[in-house]
Amino acid sequence: MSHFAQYQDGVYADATEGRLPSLPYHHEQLRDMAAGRLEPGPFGYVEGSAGRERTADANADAFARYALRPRSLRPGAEHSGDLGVTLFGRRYPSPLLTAPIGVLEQVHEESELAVARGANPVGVPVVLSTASSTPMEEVAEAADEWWYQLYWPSDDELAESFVRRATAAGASAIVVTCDTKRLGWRPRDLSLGHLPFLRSQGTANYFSDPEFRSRLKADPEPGGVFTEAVFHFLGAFASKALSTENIARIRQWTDLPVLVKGVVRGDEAADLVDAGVDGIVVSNHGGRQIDNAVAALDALPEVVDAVGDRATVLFDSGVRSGADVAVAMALGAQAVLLGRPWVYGLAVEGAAGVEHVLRATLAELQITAELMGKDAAELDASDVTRRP
Ligand SMILES: Cc1cc2nc3c(=O)[nH]c(=O)nc-3n(C[C@H](O)[C@H](O)[C@H](O)COP(=O)(O)O)c2cc1C
Ligand SMILES: O=C(O)C(=O)c1ccccc1
Repeated sequence: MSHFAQYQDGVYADATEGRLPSLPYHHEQLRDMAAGRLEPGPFGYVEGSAGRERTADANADAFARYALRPRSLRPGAEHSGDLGVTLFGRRYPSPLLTAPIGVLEQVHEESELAVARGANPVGVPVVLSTASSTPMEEVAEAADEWWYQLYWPSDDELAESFVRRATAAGASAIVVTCDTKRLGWRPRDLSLGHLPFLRSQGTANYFSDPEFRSRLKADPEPGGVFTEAVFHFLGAFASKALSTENIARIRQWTDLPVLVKGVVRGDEAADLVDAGVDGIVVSNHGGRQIDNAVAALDALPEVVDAVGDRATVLFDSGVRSGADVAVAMALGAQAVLLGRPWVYGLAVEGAAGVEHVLRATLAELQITAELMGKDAAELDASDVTRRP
């Protein structure tokens, strides 16, 4: 086992010795605590989903419809519970990564730096959003291991600049999000008039980019409201012409593994793999883009089947616990991105809150794998069933 393997030891030692956690272990309790700390706008931004929020509900329901099938006496089970995985030829201590979350300055003043400081001690890589509140080069200094998530701008030279910057700054993979050509219909934000981008939030990578700046008459003003830079950002944010062929061009800019995030169909996954993509992140963006869309978990087996062993499949959307991670892995995910849960940890306690959520998720995953009689990477379709 790797030296991070005994995630549960620290949690139990703390409880035994009376060092009780200041944060709850249940997602819903932590969410409610965060709701008390954040202003309604930022809380609604994080918690909200598209339309009537049926996709987000479906993500949770999908987990409730699967059940784990422990095989307690499996031969060799006494050595089970290792969480290590190999992704793109690199060994990781666990299958957990932090999902890319934009505009974190509305959640905590230390934003991505706190995320990195919370993720490092538990060996969890950070997937950094293009819409981060800290320039990627500064996050690179703080994070032991990070991947870069690209929102493909309408300006290809800016896309190239972002990918080259991320590669130069030490990212280990590029994750192109394909489900956000524009933001979805988000009634909570619209009702509150909460549109952080108009106030320059989440623009650090853009405002610090030489290509982006070269398009402006005046230097961007941090925090500026409705400025030239803000309008340029809104226009540049996402390409409407993103296609499988366009994504393949990223190869000219980087040698890093390329993943595409936001895929929920086997046919689309197969096309992407044919075009040379190394990985697929099955995700519906936590239900934030289209109301009444397929639950990400229900799309996972189809994508795993379509991709076979030609690419790596990761998963997010609706993961709330270590047991959920185990279900996603049993259905074929090789790694899992955790989203909203750590954002609430960040809101309540900064880096320590992020660490609390990640450590608890990993501790539960480890205990679950051990009780299942397997290492996490060995979980397969025989380990889950549909609830009757
Ligand atoms: C507040 C918020 C901001 C997000 N920002 C991004 C982003 O910048 N880039 C991206 O690819 N996905 C973004 N996502 C989607 C997440 O990466 C992930 O797919 C989603 O949170 C998974 O759903 P869950 O948190 O309900 O598990 C965001 C999600 C939330 C909640
Ligand atoms: O809010 C989101 O879901 C999201 O993906 C996003 C998009 C642009 C900037 C910041 C976050």
